[in-house]
Amino acid sequence: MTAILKNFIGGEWVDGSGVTKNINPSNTNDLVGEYAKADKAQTEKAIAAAKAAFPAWAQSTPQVRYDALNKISTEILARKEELGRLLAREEGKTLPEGIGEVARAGQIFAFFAGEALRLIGEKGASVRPGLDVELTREPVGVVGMITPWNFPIAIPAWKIAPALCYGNTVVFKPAELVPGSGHALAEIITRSGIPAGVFNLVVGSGSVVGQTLLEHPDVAAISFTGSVQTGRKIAQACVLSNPMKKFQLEMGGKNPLVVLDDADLKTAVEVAVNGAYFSTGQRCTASSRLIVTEGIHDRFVAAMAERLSGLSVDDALKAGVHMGPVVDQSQLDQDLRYIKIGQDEGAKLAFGGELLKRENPGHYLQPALFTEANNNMRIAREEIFGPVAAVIRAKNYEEALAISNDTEFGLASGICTTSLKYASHYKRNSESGMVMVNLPTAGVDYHVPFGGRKGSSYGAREQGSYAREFYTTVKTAYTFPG
Ligand SMILES: NC(=O)C1=CN([C@@H]2O[C@H](COP(=O)(O)OP(=O)(O)OC[C@H]3O[C@@H](n4cnc5c(N)ncnc54)[C@H](OP(=O)(O)O)[C@@H]3O)[C@@H](O)[C@H]2O)C=CC1
Ligand SMILES: O=C(O)CCC(=O)C(=O)O
Repeated sequence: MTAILKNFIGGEWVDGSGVTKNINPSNTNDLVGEYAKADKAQTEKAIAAAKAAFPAWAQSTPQVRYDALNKISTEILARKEELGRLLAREEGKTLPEGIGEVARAGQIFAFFAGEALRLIGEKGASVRPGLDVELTREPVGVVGMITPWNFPIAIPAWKIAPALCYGNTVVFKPAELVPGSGHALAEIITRSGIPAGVFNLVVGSGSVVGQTLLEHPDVAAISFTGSVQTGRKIAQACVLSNPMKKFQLEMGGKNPLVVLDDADLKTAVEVAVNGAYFSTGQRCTASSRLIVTEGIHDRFVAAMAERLSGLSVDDALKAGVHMGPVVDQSQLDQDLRYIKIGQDEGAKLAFGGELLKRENPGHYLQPALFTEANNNMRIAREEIFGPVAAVIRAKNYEEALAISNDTEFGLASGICTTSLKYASHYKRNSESGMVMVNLPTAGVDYHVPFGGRKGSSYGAREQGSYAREFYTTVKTAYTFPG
C-alpha cells in the first residue's frame, strides 16, 4: 500500500475528499501513485490562503523572490534523472524526453529568478509642464493555473515561475491524469522558503477544482493550457465572472511543415519525424500536416516510411525507445477514431496506425502516416493529438504557403528548404506565432515567447520576459512635485 499523496493548502499538506490513481501508460498494471482529490470547499480554502498571502508576497523584495526561485531551480536540476523517470512513467514520454522536460522546468525557474531582479519601472516626462510620469508593474493577485497532461512539469513551471517572480500567489491544478510531476514540483516549491499560502496545490477534476477557480471572485487571473473546447469555456467563465478575470489560453494546433523540392531530404525527414511523432505526437506544436511539393513528394514519402519502420515503439523507460505509448485509453480511442476517419475520407494510410503489443499491457500505437490527403479532410483540420500525420501534396511554394495558412489554428509552422528566398518569405508570411526553418515545429527555447495566433492562443504570450504582460498589471503614476 502506497501513501496517498496530499494537497498543499495554506502551508499544510492536507487530505482530500477522494483519491485519483495515476496509471503508467506503458504498463497499465503499474500504479504510479495515489493522490488526494480536492473538492470545492478545499479549493476555496486554497484560494482564501492565496488571497491572505498576497499582500505580503506582493511587497516582498526581489532578493527574496530570487532566492526562492533559484532554490527551486537548483533542486529540480539536481534531481532531473529521478524526476524525468517519474514523468516518463506517468505520461509515457521516453526517458530522455522526460529528463529533458524536467531540465527545461529547472531552467525556467532559473530564468525567472533572474527576472525578479530585472523588473524595473520607467520614468518619463509628462506632456504637461512640471509633471513626472512613472510606469510600474504590480502583480495581478491570486492566479489559478489549469494545466494539461502532456507536459506535466514544464507547463506548470512556465506558469508558476513567472507568477511567483512578479509577486502573485498561486493555486495550481495539475491535470488529474498525471498529477505525479506536479506533486513533486509542489514539494520542491514548499521547501523554497516561500511563505504559507503563496503557493497551493489542488489536485482534482476540471469540473470541480477547475470550475471553482473559474467562478471564484478572489481569483484575479487564470492561465490555461489544454484543448480549444475547454479554453472556450474558460474564456466565457472569466468574462462572466464578477469582477472579470484576466485570462490567457494556450490551446491546440494543426501545425504545418512545408517541405520544398530544394530541401535536403535527410534533414526534412528528421525534422518531420521529430515534429510529428516524438513525444508520441502529443504536443500542441506537433507537425500534423506535412505539405510537400511535387518534385520531392515521392522520395519524401518513401524515406518517411523507411525511417518510421526503424522507430522503436515501446515502454517509455526502456533504453533506446524512440516513442512511448499514448497517454491513456481515451486518447488512444481518439487517435484510432481519426485514423478510421482519414481512411473513410479517402486518404491512404501509407504507414502504421495499428495497435502494438509489448511485454506489458500499454497503449501502444504504431505511428501513422497518411498520404494523398487534402487540406479539407478532417484529419487535416482537426487536432488529433497523437502520432498521426498527413502528407498533403502541393504544386509549388505558393500553393504550399496557402495550404499552410488555411487553418483555424496558428501556433507553430515550419519549412524545410535550402532557399534563403523561400525561407525568408515563409517566416514573414506564415500565419503562426512560431516559425521554424529546417527545424521541427515542436521543441522551443524557454527564454523567448511561446504562443500562437488565430484559434491556438488567446491573451498575452507565455515564457521569457514577455510573461510579465500576463502576470503584472501596469500602473501609471503622475506626480506634480510642486
Ligand atoms: N494544446 C495543448 O497543449 C493540449 C491540447 N489538448 C487537447 O485536448 C484534448 C483533450 O485533452 P484533455 O486533457 O482532456 O484537455 P482539457 O482541455 O480537457 O484539459 C486541460 C485542463 O483543463 C481542465 N479542465 C477540463 N474541463 C474543465 C472545466 N470545465 N473547467 C476548468 N478546467 C477544466 C482539465 O482538468 P482534468 O483533465 O484534470 O479534469 C485539465 O487540467 C486532447 O486530445 C488534445 O486534443 C490536451 C492537452 C494539451
Ligand atoms: O513544443 C514544445 O516544446 C512545447 C509544446 C507544448 O507546450 C505543448 O504541447 O503544450
